[in-house]
Amino acid sequence: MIAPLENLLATAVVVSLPMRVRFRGITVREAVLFRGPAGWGEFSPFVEYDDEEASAWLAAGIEAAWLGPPTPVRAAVEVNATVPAVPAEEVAQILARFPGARTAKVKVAEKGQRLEDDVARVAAVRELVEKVRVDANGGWTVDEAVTAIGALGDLEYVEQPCRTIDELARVRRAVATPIAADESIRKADDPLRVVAADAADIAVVKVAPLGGMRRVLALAEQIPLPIVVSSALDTAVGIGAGVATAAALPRLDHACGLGTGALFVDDVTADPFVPTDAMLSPRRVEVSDPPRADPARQRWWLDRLRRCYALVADAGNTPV
Ligand SMILES: O=C(O)CCC(=O)C1=CC=C[C@@H](O)[C@@H]1C(=O)O
Ligand SMILES: [Mg+2]
Repeated sequence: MIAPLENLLATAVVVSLPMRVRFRGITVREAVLFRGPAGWGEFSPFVEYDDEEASAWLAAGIEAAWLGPPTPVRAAVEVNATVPAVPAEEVAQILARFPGARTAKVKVAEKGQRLEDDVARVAAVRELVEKVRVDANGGWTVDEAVTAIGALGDLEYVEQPCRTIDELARVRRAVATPIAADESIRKADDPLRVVAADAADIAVVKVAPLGGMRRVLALAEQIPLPIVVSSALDTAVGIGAGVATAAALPRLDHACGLGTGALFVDDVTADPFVPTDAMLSPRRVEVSDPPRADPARQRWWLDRLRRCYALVADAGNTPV
């Protein structure tokens, strides 16, 4: 059984959210939101993803709208500040959007920048937030990673320093700083290979690319590593699914990357997720008067939704 396509399309809203600052090359975040019996769901694979990769995001949206959240085991989850690859002078302005954050994740290894830029940005963050982690999005070679980690000072962990699992394992053997895997889990045919290869100390998981809240909880059960639930730069609807998942994990030792709503100028609800003392609590999100995409982009997204729906339905392992 799968939620009928007509029901998805009948409530679908294509939104377009301007960002305060460029993040992973994006200045406007687009998404389709739809409503089911359990609430709102989000479909927002990044535009360059092919339909197969994008269809996991649709399964996640359908799960949210038709099944709703899993049962929480905690009332609130800590979130980190997220600092894009901005010049060091702009760090304070970004961190002002994350009042009370005790952990910051800083983007590093951005194309076109140098290690000095990363060192300066991380130093500027460290002056304002006590615990710092960095995310290289696979941008370093093994040697570059070892050099950079030596230059960046004390870090909670380094997320995806290199592209491959083998490279992650080599960096992990060469440095004392913990290594976190992100793309090596969410883009892998086998998310458990990271564990078999001893390539990471921490697993970063994202609800939409991994196909939903329950799939993330099932995966977390199989991964014997501390878990960090992170956003996929989702609207408040997707953030709601991330917070619900983090709140349902049996164990949660690290701040989660679910504060990215602060990077948007506007969100899709009158009541977006705004951390109190760096904590977010799971709750239902009601979409109200979201900024809409223009008609051409609406058509593009609804066509994509239809194609991905066919893939989800064919795969036969739908959440609903
Ligand atoms: O983890 C965070 O603090 C925020 C989320 C985040 O960094 C990301 C969200 C979406 C796309 C990714 O490039 C990026 C990541 O790589 O973790
Ligand atoms: Mg990452």
